[in-house]
Amino acid sequence: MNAIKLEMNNKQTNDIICKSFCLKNIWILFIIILPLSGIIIGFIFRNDCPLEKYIPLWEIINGFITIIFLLLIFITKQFFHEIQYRNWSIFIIDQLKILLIFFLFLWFICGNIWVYKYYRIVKYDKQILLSNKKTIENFYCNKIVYLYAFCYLSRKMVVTYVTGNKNKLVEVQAILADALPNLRSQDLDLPEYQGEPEQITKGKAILAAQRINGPILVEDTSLHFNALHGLPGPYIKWFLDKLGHDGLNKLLAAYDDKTAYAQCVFAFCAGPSHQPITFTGRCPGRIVPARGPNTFGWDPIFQPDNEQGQAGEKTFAEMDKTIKNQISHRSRSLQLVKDYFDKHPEYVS
Ligand SMILES: O=c1nc[nH]c2c1ncn2[C@H]1C[C@H](O)[C@@H](COP(=O)(O)OP(=O)(O)OP(=O)(O)O)O1
Ligand SMILES: [Mg+2]
Repeated sequence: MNAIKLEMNNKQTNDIICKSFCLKNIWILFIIILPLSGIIIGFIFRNDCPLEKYIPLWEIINGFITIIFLLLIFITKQFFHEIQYRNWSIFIIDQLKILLIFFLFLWFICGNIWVYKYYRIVKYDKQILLSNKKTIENFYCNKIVYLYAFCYLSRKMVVTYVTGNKNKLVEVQAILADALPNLRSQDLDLPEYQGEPEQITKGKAILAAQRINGPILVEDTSLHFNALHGLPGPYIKWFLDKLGHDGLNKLLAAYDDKTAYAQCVFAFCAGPSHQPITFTGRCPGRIVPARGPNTFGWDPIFQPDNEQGQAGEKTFAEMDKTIKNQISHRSRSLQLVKDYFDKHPEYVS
């Protein structure tokens, strides 16, 4: 009787251990599905992509190596965590993993070349091309094969910073260099909307995401004079263009209060069907007669406050660029953008 009870207890414990082991490791199944489907698709349609016959081969090899790599991670996690780290098998597995990463990296580059080379000309409909064998070889690839490879390679999305202003671009690249190394830029002529800065930037973001058809960053910069209740604000571009530095100073001639703040609203939009998210950064200061090189917008007439909130010494134009990039309206709003990307690593490959 006791023996039967003991056996049942053992069986129950085994069941529980097995269940928790299975649940704990179910992630491996989900991760393996993607490369596994690559092997299956590549194998089934191995002769169905005359446009680039290496694409099915790429999928098969990529699938195999990725699965081996994942299994090695799984094995080290599951079975080797208690063994001393000088153990030879761990050492060999680690070396193997490095080798596989290296291979996958090179293979990824090959895949990009083979797939993106044709993305403008690829045709999926064999029937239309059938009349001419040469056209099939030049244009046809099975839709599943091509789109699988295309989507697999494009999983990590590249963010495009859309602006028509080169000076802004230089600053954004300097500030975001380590946080978003794969930031691309594009010069698009976006409309200058009217309204509150946030709404203006959101409008720009929606349009840019539609035109780029992918994740984008845009920004709108405004300069607000406190004596004028925040004007010119987002219309500073036109005021600067028509009045110049001197004219902007004259706008405040009738007021004692020369204080102002520079504001930058960044918007990130993950794609055409997404809502933009905004990040606002401000830098307080005052409007002064122009000092320093006239290379970027209203930099010579804006003198940012120091840390104590009192008048600083230099205008943005007189400052070293690295100092401006530490305290500016742009760097403050980009700090919020960085925090956002820290939480969304899928945009930072
Ligand atoms: O840090 C800055 N320091 C000095 N001047 C600046 C700064 N940042 C923008 N600016 C100028 C450029 C433009 O005259 C206006 C903002 O207009 P804003 O629409 O945001 O820029 P934009 O039309 O030149 O480029 P975009 O294609 O990104 O809209 O303030
Ligand atoms: Mg603009």
